[in-house]
Amino acid sequence: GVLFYTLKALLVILLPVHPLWKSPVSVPGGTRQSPINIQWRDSVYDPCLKPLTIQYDPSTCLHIWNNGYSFLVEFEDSADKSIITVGPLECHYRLKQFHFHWGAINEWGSEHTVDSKVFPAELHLVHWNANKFSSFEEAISEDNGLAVIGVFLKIGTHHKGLQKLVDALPAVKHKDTSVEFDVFDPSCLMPSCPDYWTYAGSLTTPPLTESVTWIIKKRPIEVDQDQLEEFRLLLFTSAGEEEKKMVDNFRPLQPLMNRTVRSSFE
Ligand SMILES: NS(=O)(=O)c1ccc(CCCCO)cc1
Ligand SMILES: [Zn+2]
Repeated sequence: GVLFYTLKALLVILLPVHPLWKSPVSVPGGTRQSPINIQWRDSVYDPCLKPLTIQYDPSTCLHIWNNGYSFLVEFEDSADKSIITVGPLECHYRLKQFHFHWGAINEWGSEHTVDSKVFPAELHLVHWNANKFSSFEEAISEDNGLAVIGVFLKIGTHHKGLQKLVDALPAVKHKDTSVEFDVFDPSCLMPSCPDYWTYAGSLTTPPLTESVTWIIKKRPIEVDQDQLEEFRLLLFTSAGEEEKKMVDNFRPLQPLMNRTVRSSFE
């Protein structure tokens, strides 16, 4: 009778494997997708937010590769050598890779925007929670699994640190090509200002999992026109295919929904 069905329903919901029990990373109709527009005046200053602690070991740099979406600089992450801690984070997160998103022209290219201002490009430094998980692949689909630092790029003076990267790009012109990259310190790509916004979001490319604590730096770094033009010479396509320039590899803005963006500054 009805008692039987009630008990059965109760059992199903209480089962630990019930889908509602999964961490909030399932995507279809996601509630915390990225990127978003950061409305400066709606962000809430949180005095508990400390400066981010960044400790990168340049010797953990492995290679650059073109994965057909962007070019990635990957790091050796089998030990706590290149990590970020503190800031909005409760754990330490290991650097796995960094990559960029950019436009075909300077009028667009970034994923996040600030008061609807778009930047020509955006750098993402991707870290995974090494306190809670044993690999990046595991952390991708877990709550608090990843922390990504976003840095805006604007056109201005030549960036010496970036140039080492730019000089290697012709070697990874085509999808699925890579080149060894022995020593590189990504902290040279950080703006000097410690100020950031932070919010709960997602990956901006598949699998779009809602596992990311975003840390968006308030101040951009400057690169010159020629350096950004070099990004635009990369290809989405593999060698031998009809060439498609790697440009406009950014995701459209996603709804803020029930989220607050916090700032580390007043
Ligand atoms: N643009 S992003 O920083 O959100 C980002 C970071 C990392 C991935 C990796 C997905 C790996 C699939 O095996 C995808 C997207
Ligand atoms: Zn990205």
